Amino acid sequence: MTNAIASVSLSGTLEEKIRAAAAAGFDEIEIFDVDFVASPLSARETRALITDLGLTCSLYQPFRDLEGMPEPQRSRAFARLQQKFDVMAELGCDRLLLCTNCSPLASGDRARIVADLREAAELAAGRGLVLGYEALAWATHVWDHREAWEIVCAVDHPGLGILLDSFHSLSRAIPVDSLRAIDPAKIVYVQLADAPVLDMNRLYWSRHFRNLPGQGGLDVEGFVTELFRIGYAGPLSLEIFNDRFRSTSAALVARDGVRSLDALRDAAARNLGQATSLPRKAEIVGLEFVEFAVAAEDRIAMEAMVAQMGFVRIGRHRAKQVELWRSGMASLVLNHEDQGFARAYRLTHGSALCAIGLAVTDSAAAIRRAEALGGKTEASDIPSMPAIRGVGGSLVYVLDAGDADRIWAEEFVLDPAAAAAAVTGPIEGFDHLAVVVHNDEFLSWQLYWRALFDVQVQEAQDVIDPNGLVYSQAIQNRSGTFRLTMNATDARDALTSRFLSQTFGAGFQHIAFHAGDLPALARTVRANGLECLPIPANYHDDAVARFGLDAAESAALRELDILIDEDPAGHRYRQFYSRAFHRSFFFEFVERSGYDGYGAPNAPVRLAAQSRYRIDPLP
Ligand SMILES: O=C(O)c1ccc(O)c(O)c1
Ligand SMILES: [Mg+2]
Repeated sequence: MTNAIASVSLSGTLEEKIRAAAAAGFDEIEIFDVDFVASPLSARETRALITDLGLTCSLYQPFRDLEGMPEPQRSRAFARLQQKFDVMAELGCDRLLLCTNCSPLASGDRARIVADLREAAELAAGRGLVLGYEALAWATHVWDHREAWEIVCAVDHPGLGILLDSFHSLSRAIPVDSLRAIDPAKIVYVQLADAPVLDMNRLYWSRHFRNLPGQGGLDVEGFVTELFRIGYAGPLSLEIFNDRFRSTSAALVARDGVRSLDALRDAAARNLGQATSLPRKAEIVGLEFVEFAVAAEDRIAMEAMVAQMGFVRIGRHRAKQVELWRSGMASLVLNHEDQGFARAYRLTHGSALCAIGLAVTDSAAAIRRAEALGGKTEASDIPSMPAIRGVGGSLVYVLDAGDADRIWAEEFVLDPAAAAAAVTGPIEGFDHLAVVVHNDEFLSWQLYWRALFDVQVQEAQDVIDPNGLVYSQAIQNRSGTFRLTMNATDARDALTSRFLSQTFGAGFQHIAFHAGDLPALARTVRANGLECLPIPANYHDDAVARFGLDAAESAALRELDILIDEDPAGHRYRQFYSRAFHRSFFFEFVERSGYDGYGAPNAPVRLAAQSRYRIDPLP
């Protein structure tokens, strides 16, 4: 059982790719032909570098357009093959990936294909090498691993086996149980890639959009489960052609690659009831609290804002400048400490949401899993809560469900009258969190949530900001008691990117609270003086017609700047927003009944409203 990565998956020179793979802890590397051909390192020097770093070179790839060619291309292909065998001998690599022929000149005649592959297998075996025949999803004739397997069986030579690649099989929607027909001893190698589910030309999809298992929508877990079922115990190798990976940090992609493979092995083993060394994915029961690092100069304004929302201070930390505020089930920790984590966070980001507290079913196991999958754990300002590093250096505290009250009582001096009043506060609880990340880290943070926690993703949405397109991905637990939207953009001037630059890095941009009667909540917080985001009349004129609103409801939405959405089953979502605190984070208030989304059709209206408050830099 070894973890491998193809050099094509990482940015940089061949040497940088090899170093990044070794540093991340891979056992093996596949050398991509073009990476080697373009490298100034000889095969011997490359081999020395690989072995010095504790890696092995497990595959050379790809070799193209061999079988079924007419002359003179056929002879040329066999000459090329011999030259690659020479390179492999010097590299110390004994497996060559031979992909199925994509040339328009290729013959589909099965007997010709089998004869050519037998000749190539004989040559390979003569040099102690083996060929792995990989069906490319866009090949001229052989684009299905089932057909590649038939051909490998027909060739029946120790110098040829099958090479499986999850992308080619899953992009062709070939049932994963077809892998059960394959003899694991004849599997030369396994390459894995996930991808977003897109309807496009397969070659383009494959060369630009592949991503790590756990970052896309293909059933890579089912694919590996079937391989384990038939007893395959060889290398699993990441072969990720991705435009972003080519330009982002090789160290980040390599580290995520190890996390992705380890989580995938764990999931596949669990599916078969096999032993696995990782604790299971942490089950999130709900969002227990969020913590703000508040600068001294922002303290009065911050306390005023949370009080306007109906929060009451229910406790003060026994030893620290930390307060606990609550409304309904939503707890806010306001951290004013001038040392420790929250201070460091606000020095970098300004007053900001610096941590979230998740109630999980087994916090100790959650921490062990995070550590085993490369997560960093941290000491927090609240001593009895262990924490995992999250976006922008924020913390994700994990605590056992039902344990929060004990921790609050131990560490805080609580005010029982205030706590009793908070129970009936106008905000009833948390609905969701919205986080903004750098576009280059969007997939990385998605993998973080999906590998460490038992969560699902919704289909990604494109959201229109007046200054650019924003990608938004919802991540939530099965019961909907934990919900997060992750947002990123390449547009330099969209609100999302302005948030990133103004707050120096990724972070939580807004919190949504829920209430059972949104107009009542809106009236309360307005009466308390909370400034809300104005929504234009054009929006409400459209909404009245779109949703067939009666006069009373229409008047309430207009008066209270409420936005509305409805799912196909008629479940409604209503939402309104606060103005931003010091041009940074803001609050959303929602009411949902059976509706599972986040009001995506309204997001352009909200972003346009927010952008009217932007202050343009001086010319
Ligand atoms: O896109 C390609 O050509 C290509 C090459 C080698 C592979 O292993 C593969 O899966 C795709
Ligand atoms: Mg491949």
